[in-house]
Amino acid sequence: MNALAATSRNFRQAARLLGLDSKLEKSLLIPFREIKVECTIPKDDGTLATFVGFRVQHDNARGPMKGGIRYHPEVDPDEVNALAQLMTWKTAVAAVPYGGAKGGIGCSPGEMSTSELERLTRVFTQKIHDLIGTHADVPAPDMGTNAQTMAWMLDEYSKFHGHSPAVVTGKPIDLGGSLGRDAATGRGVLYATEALLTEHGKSISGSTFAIQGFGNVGSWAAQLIHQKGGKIVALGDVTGAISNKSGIDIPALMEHMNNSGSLKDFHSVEIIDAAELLVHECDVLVPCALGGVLNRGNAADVKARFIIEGANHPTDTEADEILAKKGVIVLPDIYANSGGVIVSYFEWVQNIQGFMWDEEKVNMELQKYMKNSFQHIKDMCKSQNCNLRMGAFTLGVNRVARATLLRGWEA
Ligand SMILES: NC(=O)C1=CN([C@@H]2O[C@H](COP(=O)(O)OP(=O)(O)OC[C@H]3O[C@@H](n4cnc5c(N)ncnc54)[C@H](OP(=O)(O)O)[C@@H]3O)[C@@H](O)[C@H]2O)C=CC1
Ligand SMILES: O=C(O)CCC(=O)C(=O)O
Repeated sequence: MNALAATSRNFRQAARLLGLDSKLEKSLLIPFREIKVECTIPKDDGTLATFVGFRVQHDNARGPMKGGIRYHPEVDPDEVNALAQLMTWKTAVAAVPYGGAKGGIGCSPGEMSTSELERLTRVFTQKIHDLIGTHADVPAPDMGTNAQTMAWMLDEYSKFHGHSPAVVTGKPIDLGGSLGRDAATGRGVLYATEALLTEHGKSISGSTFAIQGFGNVGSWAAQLIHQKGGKIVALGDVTGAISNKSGIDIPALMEHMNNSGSLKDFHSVEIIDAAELLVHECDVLVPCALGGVLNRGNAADVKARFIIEGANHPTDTEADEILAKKGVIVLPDIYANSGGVIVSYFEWVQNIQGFMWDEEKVNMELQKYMKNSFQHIKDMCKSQNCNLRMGAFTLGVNRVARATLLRGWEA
């Protein structure tokens, strides 16, 4: 079952639990708009290269559509569709006034030069500029994109519409980005993990962690968990995985990576098989890379007692069932990685107000939002007698359904 089928299945299950009308269920599932554009750019060697870009705008009942832009070779329309739908439920779970969207371009950013990436981003923005906007659809970074990508999008969009800082979030601070946004998804993962472990009488400082992905989400989650006394015993990226039973020295690893090192040549670690990372001995597994990495091939071998979904859709439907039978507790993506979009909301608010918050306020507000949504998910789990994924889905779907009904059905 691919990401779209799995996400839609979770949505339908939530809709049934909530007793939603079948017409409303159908309308909530179908995306508001799907955009597919051809992006041709000259490469540095003068030859032309053509890429396909997507933006799926899933729902706008609760506010402007919101979600990241992914640059990755495996980007395809079904995946973008699933990720856009997940954004609709995620923004509702977080109680930020947005709908959901997601975009992506099928490309290999690691093999492209900075100027090729800039040209591709500008062409993509030219193709979609009249369909995004501060009060319509607000992109942000995702896998393979970053603050620089958002700066190019902002600049290209502003050529058509005038200076519009709130059209994208996750921007560089010098262009109106928010303090704390770079770390926000990882920080949200930390707050979510604290909330779940406390619920089970445990703490970060007494727990061991394995983290897949050492990009924006994974590296911030690792640093913040390490700062709180958590022991990170294994981690990995696209190049491979490393482990150390006594805990990996994360600040030293960050310095090593910032000096163009790679995971595999870091000192005092053992190199492990990339596939072994997900079934490594640990208390908490935190996938922060691709979707579908936990599946029927490895779910039965997972040793962790808790899984915190830093990535979007890391656990497929079959794995969910196997893990539930094993008693593994999964904290779902639409809550666990919502720190990014929550601080994106703060960035958008600051841009509209023309006023900058200090980082302490950003982090304090983020913690408040994360605590509130955890409590609301638990309340839903209790009233619907369901697991955390269904608790989060019913919470999100119910809020979007209520907004849709309140706006009315008249054509
Ligand atoms: N950025 C954000 O604010 C948010 C991101 N997310 C989700 O979090 C996940 C990670 O995003 P983000 O951190 O931004 O992305 P980045 O591009 O910053 O980092 C991705 C990381 O995953 C690694 N990776 C890629 N492919 C593999 C693989 N096959 N096996 C193991 N590791 C791999 C990359 O390795 P390498 O660097 O070596 O290529 C890199 O370390 C995605 O699922 C994204 O949708 C969710 C909410 C918000
Ligand atoms: O910050 C945002 O607007 C969206 C981040 C994102 O793409 C996600 O939460 O998956």
